[in-house]
Amino acid sequence: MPMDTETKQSGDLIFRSKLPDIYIPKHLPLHSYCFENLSEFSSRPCLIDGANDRIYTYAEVELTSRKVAVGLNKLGIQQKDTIMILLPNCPEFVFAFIGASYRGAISTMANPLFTPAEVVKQAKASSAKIIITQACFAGKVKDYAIENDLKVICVDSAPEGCVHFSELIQSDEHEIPEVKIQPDDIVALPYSSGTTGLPKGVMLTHKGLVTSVAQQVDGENANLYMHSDDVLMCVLPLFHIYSLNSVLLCALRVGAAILIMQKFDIAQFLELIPKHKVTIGPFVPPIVLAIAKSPLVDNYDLSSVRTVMSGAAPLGKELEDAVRAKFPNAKLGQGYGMTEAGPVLAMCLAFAKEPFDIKSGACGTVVRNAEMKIVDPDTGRSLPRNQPGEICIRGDQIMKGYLNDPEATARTIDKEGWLHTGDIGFIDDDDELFIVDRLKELIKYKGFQVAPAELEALLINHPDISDAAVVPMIDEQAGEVPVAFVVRSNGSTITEDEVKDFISKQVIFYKRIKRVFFVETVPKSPSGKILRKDLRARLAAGISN
Ligand SMILES: CC(C)(COP(=O)(O)OP(=O)(O)OC[C@H]1O[C@@H](n2cnc3c(N)ncnc32)[C@H](O)[C@@H]1OP(=O)(O)O)[C@@H](O)C(=O)NCCC(=O)NCCSC(=O)/C=C/c1ccc(O)cc1
Repeated sequence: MPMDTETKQSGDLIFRSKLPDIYIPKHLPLHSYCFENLSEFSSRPCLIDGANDRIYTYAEVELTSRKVAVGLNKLGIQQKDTIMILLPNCPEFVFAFIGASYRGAISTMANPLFTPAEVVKQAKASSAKIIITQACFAGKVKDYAIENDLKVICVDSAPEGCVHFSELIQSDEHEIPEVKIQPDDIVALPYSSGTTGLPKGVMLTHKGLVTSVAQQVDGENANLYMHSDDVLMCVLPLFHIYSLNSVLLCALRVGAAILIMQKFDIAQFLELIPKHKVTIGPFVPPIVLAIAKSPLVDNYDLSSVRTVMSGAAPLGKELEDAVRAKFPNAKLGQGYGMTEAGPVLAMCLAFAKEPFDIKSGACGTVVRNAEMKIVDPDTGRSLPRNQPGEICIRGDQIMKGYLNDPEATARTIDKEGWLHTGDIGFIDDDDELFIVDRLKELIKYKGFQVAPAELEALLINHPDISDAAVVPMIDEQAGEVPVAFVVRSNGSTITEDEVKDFISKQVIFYKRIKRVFFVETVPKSPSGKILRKDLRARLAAGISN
C-alpha cells in the first residue's frame, strides 16, 4: 500500500518521500554515528589511495582519526575551535575531518587551488586556528599564519615553519580529551553564497549531517542503497559537501570502500574502475560528459558499476542516454543537493534497495524524514503538483544557519523552518522533482559555485570601471561560465582582455570571466537590485550590447 505522499498542513501542501520515516540516532556525534557498526567491517578496506593502491582498513582509519584528535588537542585546538582543511582528495583529508569531529572541533574546507587572497578570506572569516595542507600550497597561507600565529600542518613534507602531519598522528589515542558533543554543535563549515551575495560559512551540525546520511543510506529500504561490498569512486572534491556527505560519510556509515582520486583524469579514471571493481559512481555532469565523449571508454570493462549518480548541476536527457549505454549494469539517476540543505533534498528512488521506476530528467524524490513544498515566489503560497515554484525543504538535516550572519540566515530559512533554495521546480504525479529554473543569482561552473557579487565587488574596484554585473552564460563543457556586463568610467578605454586579466589574477580558475560586454548602464530595479534576468535574456538572444 503506497504511502500518502501529499498532505495539507495549515494551508500548505507538503510533499514527503514514498519511503516511510525511519529512526535516526540524532543524538550521536557524527563520528560515532559513522562508526556505529565498525565491528562488522573493521578489517575491510576503507580508503584506497588511487595514486598508489595503498589501502587503509576501517580499523586504521578510525584509529588514525582518534590520534589526530589527540594531536589537534596538543596543538591547542579546543572543542568548538575551527581547523581549515586545504587539501585535495587524500587519506589525510579524511583523518583530519574525522579527527576534528572526535575533538569536538569544526572543519572548514577550502579548495587548495584558491588564490592566497581567497584562502585567507575564508581562514579569517571562519577564525581557523590551524591550516592543514600540502607543502606546495603552504606558501598561500604563510604570511597570514605568521601574522596570526597559526600553525600550518603539511601532509607530505614540512617546509620551514610548518608541522608535519606525522606529528599529529604520533599521539597516544588513549589521551583523547573527553568532550560532550551536543547534537546542535557545528562539525563542518563549508562556504557557499546561497541564493544571494558573498560566500558565507554554512553551519552544518552533527545532528544535521547524521540526519542527511541516514536519509540516504539507513533504513530497511535505503534510498541510496550501499553496503560493505561496495566500492565508491571518490573523484569529486571532498572540500565540497557533495563528496564529503554522499561519498565519504555515506560510505563510512555502511562500511564501503572509498577509492580516492586526487584529480579527475579520464584515462586514469577509466583504468581505476575495473582495477578496483568500482560499484558506485557519484559524479557531476562534466564527468558524465567526459565519459560519454571519450573514445577510450570502449577499451575498459565498466560492468562492475551498478549505480551512476549525477548531482550538483542539471544533467541533460541526451547526455543521460549517451552515458547509460557506457555502463551495461548501472542504474543512472540524479540527486539534488545544496550546501545549505545539508545537502541532499532529493534522491533518485531507482537507487533504493527495492527500487522504484523513475523518469529521466528527474532529480529524485524528496528524502525521507523531511518535508518539501513548492511555493509561488510572488505570493509565497504553496503550489500543487506539476506547477513550478520555489523549492523549499524542512527537516533536521538543513543548516543551522550562516556563521555570524543572522540576516542572511533569516532570508534563507523562514520562521517556520523552511529553507528556501532559490531553485524553481515542480513535483509530478509520481513524486518526482524536476528543476526548471533558478531564482538565485549563483553561477555553476562544472558544479563549482561562482558568486556574481564576489566578482562584481572586484570589478568595481578597478578605477576604469564604474559599474558591473556578472551573470551566467550557457557553456557546453562547463554548464555555465561567468560573463560580465561592464560600464567604463568616464574617458576610460579599458579593453575586454584587460578586464579579464584583472580578474584572473585575483580568483581561482573557475571564477575567471569568459566574456566582457561593455554597456552604458547596468539595468537595475528601483531599489538598486541588478536585473539579472534582463541580462540573461540579452545573452540568450545573442545580443551583447
Ligand atoms: C572533476 C570536475 C568535474 C572536472 O575537473 P577538471 O577536468 O580538472 O576540470 P576543471 O575545469 O574543474 O579544472 C581545470 C583546471 O583546474 C586544474 N586542476 C584541477 N584539479 C587540479 C589539481 N588537483 N591540481 C592542480 N590543478 C588542478 C586543471 O589543471 C585545470 O587548469 P587550467 O588548465 O589552467 O584551466 C571538476 O570540475 C569538479 O570536481 N567539479 C565538481 C565540483 C563539486 O563537487 N561541486 C559540488 C558543490 S556542492 C553541491 O552542489 C551539492 C550537490 C549534491 C548533489 C547530490 C548529492 O547527493 C549531494 C550533494
